[in-house]
Amino acid sequence: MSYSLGPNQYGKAEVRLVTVSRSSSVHSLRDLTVSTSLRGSLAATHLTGDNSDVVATDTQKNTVYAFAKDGGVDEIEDFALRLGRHFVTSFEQISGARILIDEHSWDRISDHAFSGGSREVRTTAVTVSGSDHWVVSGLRDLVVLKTTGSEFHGYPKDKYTTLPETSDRILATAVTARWRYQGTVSYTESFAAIRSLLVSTFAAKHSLSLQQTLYAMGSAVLEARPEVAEIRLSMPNKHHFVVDLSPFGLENNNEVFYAADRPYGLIEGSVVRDDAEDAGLAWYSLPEF
Ligand SMILES: O=c1[nH]c(=O)c2[nH]c(=O)[nH]c2[nH]1
Repeated sequence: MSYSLGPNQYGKAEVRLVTVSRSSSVHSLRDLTVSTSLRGSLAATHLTGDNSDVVATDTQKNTVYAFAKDGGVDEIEDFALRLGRHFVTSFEQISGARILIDEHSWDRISDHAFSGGSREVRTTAVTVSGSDHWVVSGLRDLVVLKTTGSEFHGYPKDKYTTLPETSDRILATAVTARWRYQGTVSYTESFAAIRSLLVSTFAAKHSLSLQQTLYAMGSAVLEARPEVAEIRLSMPNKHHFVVDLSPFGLENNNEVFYAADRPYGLIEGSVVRDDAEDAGLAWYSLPEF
């Protein structure tokens, strides 16, 4: 039998990092989950257990904490780039790094007290390869719902079809979006603008399918934001079924719903700028969506 070591990477997953900035009496809080992953000439440890090229995952974790203190965390994209470049430039055997950061939000109660924000998470995935880099940012669990302006009909019917057609239904989803940046970007400003476009397009677009809404949301981002080369959206259809109240002699005029948590439809798609800069490595180690 013949075989050899295939692609491999290693790092510290889910380093929980909380920073408090006390430079004024109004403290600011950042809550991040950082994952590092390194690639390079790492065959020896796999084949013989020779660790002379292995930057320990414990060292990677410590570097995350040290960089948070020394230089601070401002934009998560810049923090990720700083970490990625550090590993690639400081260690000859390391040729590539991927740094993933999730930012968890907190709402301010007072100068130095906070309450748990929504489940929504801001994300970035930075890939450094030699002197190249790619930044893929996004969000997860952006929950949106509209109570009208959504229809679904015209689909094929076979002997297994029971779904009634509707011209007025609740449309609800928890958006996961990832977009690839190109050029120079003001990350926080761009994130806020893209998030706002996603939300406002969801609300404004009269929907004949969640697929149509997804495409409208992605298109709105590409039309308004030249720094976005492509966007991928994953949107569960969080079904709200009209409850049959007739056994109780009651009419239900689209007012009482059963919010099913599973199964759910899962609608996924991307919108890609025709003249986008080459994606290169940007997506290659991300899941398809
Ligand atoms: O917007 C929708 N798209 C579908 O593909 C689908 N399928 C389904 O059962 N309901 C819906 N809704």
